[in-house]
Amino acid sequence: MASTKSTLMSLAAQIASSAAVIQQQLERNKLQGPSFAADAPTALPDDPEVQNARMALIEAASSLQCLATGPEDLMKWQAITLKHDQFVLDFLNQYRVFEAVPLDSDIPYAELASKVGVSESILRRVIRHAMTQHIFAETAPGSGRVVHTSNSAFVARTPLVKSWLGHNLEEVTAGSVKQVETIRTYGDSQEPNESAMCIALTGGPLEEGKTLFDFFGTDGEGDQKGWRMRRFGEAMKSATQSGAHSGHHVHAGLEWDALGDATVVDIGGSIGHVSIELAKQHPKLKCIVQDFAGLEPQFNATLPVDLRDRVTFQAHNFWEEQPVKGADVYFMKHILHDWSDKYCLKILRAIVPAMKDGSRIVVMDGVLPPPGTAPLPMEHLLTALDLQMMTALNAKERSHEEWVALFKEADSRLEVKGIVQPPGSAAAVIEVVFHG
Ligand SMILES: C[S@@+](CC[C@H](N)C(=O)[O-])C[C@H]1O[C@@H](n2cnc3c(N)ncnc32)[C@H](O)[C@@H]1O
Repeated sequence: MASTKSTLMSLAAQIASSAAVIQQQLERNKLQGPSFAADAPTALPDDPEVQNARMALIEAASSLQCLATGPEDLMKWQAITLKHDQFVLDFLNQYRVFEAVPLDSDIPYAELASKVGVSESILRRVIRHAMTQHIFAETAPGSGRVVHTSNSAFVARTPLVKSWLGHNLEEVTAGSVKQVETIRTYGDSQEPNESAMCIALTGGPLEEGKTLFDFFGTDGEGDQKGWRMRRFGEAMKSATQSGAHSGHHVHAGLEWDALGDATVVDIGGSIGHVSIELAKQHPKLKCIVQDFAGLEPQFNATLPVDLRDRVTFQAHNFWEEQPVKGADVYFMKHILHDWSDKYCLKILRAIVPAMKDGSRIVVMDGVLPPPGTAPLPMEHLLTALDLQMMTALNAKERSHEEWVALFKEADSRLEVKGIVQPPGSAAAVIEVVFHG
């Protein structure tokens, strides 16, 4: 763990020992190691030993970079580079440059520029900056020909990631730019209609009672109406496909098979990606995905035929009383972190009347560890998510104590039975039992 006592040499030694642990595991399992080549693996194996070494390595490497850069350059350089790093990624995404570069050959700048419809001069300048972050490379420096790296190839091969980039770099970034001004005007507001993103995207606070999700569902004309909601659905699906937010961590968070022939209500389940994952792995579960009606066509389009009798969609607004009575599990993944306490209490109290003795509320969300106790890269991700919730909805991530207090305040019959942090997952699984 890096500390104020860390030195260039102690961090370099940590990097070497962590890299050795990873390398040995890769060799033992005859796996290819990471590289910048376009066909390199996109992630290290899930193995806990590898993941722990990976976290230690990233922490030491970023701390070393910080020390070697030094405070004077670090603070000034960051002020210059951060915003342009974002612009470049946004540009490459919006101009479809990732897809326009062939995966198996290089392409001259001039041809690429005409393919994506931008001037060659702008494209060269953008890619030159991107290359400093290993996003694209030149076949040989100065050759005038562009080739994929592992990072750019990942986006080209994973179309849903484009929605994740689009949502974050177009919508959340617009909110970030307004965040300081919003805090100055609204202070520590708990109201989702006064969030920085609402203000940035709609020109002012939304009407009382409306949220960003209402705007996402209604923005656009004709066939385009609701495009932001559909893109958000794809962004969430992309976030849960792999990595720290992967949907597969849900399996390690609860003894799902021990529930037997159970009904799971996936509240705010979007287009059903997590329920589909659950139903595939646990053949006795029946899942009902609840979300806005506008997401049902996307749900139907992605639902595997063999799951049609076990995974269904129900339009439901979670501010209203839960219509599925006596279910075994009311599941919410990345729902409660979208809302301040006042609104979480409303969501939870709309579920309680439907619960039977022994029913569970199962929440999959971040649990903020005490400061300085998680690996730095994970802490960085969690604190960024916390600020993302502030920007989007004046909401927040919660600590263990805050979660326990929230359920207790919602209803004294709700008892937090366990909080499990699956290895490699940014989100924990919180099991809450109802004693009716
Ligand atoms: C952060 S996403 C989480 C999606 C999914 N559970 C996941 O983890 O991938 C929040 C979800 O809440 C849904 N939502 C927001 N307001 C809602 C409401 N009033 N009633 C039902 N669903 C709502 C959104 O449409 C969106 O799918």
